[in-house]
Amino acid sequence: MLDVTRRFGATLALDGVHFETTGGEVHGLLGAPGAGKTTLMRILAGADRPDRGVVTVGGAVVTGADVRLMRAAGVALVQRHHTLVPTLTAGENLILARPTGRLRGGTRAARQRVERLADRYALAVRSDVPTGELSDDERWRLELLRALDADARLLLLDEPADDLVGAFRRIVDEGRSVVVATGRPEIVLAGCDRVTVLRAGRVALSGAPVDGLAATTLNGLLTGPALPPAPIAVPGPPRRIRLTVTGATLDRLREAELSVSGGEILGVVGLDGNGQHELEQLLAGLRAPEGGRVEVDGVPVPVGDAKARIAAGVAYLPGDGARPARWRPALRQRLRAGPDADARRLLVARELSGRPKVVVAAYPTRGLDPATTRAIVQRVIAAAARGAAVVWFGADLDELFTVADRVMVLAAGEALGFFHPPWDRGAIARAMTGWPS
Ligand SMILES: Nc1ncnc2c1ncn2[C@@H]1O[C@H](COP(=O)(O)OP(=O)(O)OP(=O)(O)O)[C@@H](O)[C@H]1O
Repeated sequence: MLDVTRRFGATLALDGVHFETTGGEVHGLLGAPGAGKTTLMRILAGADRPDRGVVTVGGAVVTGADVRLMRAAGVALVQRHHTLVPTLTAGENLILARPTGRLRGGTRAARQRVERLADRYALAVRSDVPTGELSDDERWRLELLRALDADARLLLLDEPADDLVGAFRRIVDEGRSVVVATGRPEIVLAGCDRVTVLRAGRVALSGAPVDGLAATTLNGLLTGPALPPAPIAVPGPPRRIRLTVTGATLDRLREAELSVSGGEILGVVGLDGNGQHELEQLLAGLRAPEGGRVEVDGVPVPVGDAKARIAAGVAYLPGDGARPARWRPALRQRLRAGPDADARRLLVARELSGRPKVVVAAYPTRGLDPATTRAIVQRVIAAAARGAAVVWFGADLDELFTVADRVMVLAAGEALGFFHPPWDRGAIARAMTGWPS
């Protein structure tokens, strides 16, 4: 996860948190009570959504996905408050948790499956009694066995019992990953490869190898002095305004004013014919403004010359329909073939290859399959992380809410307001139709 913030009323549970884990490792997430561990895990598992920031799994953006989708993506959250049905046995509970709700061979096969899994991971669970009769620790083990049975690849264990530590290594040796949220340094030292320490919603230590760390160091990090405020941006160059549009007028667009900082993604949305086409043309240097200015790092965007536009650091990612001039013949040929995913990937790769200062993404995923869409979203986010100011024209509000830091609504050629997370879909829709909020 990148730059994730989650607020509950006055409490900032997570504040600009970066966290990453890779296959085959046990990653400790250490923090005192209230540090934000559970909130982080719930966001990773799709049980909660961040106010700001991005979550990716295997390179795909999954921010705000739901628990079912995340489970299908192989992410399982295993928590202390149990979800077992107490009147059913371990095997019957195992069947219930399967995506299909079935197991060939029924209850007997399920019981054997529990016993085999219990053996394999050395997590003993009685399989012949209702789970209501199991001890707390046994229930914990069974919750974990159920996630393993469902073939979870990333297991998020929230405050696991001590005797689970021995199973971590067996699980990651199968290529899975385990994240262990705990308040106890000794669990981290006994069973984790790397550790991230959270303190009051901020990262106090990020992904450090556990080898060589002492309990006193971890204790110090848990309770140390207050941390400096979290950076407000994704990592990379500090934010400064790169794109400014001042009093720009063209056809239906009237005296547009906006500025976008490096590292920021501004979403632009509006009903057709409300000025966004003109704004796109101005930003991409396809037409000159009738009045006002469009500048990148203080220099006007060159007009009518794609080479000069690229040299000025402006990348342009049009959706299907709009096509910039001067494509290499082979690429032009492929684009003519219609909304071709490979051609669009090539276009995006070419435009973003030169570390642009500004990215103008105009419906760049329109008509594309989900995999290509994700790849393009990823590349644009990465360009922002490297310091580009991005303007993303979109028609799909959910997509905008995933990629954008801010959303500007255009109605009747005027900017009718800027919106920030948490997104108010109703207010944005009202602004799009020109109604007062
Ligand atoms: N749904 C919620 N509503 C209001 N406040 C919340 C909510 N969830 C978490 N918080 C607050 O956010 C902060 C972080 O909580 P979180 O549960 O993530 O911490 P934690 O590190 O898991 O702590 P613990 O070990 O006590 O579970 C706490 O101050 C908590 O009170």
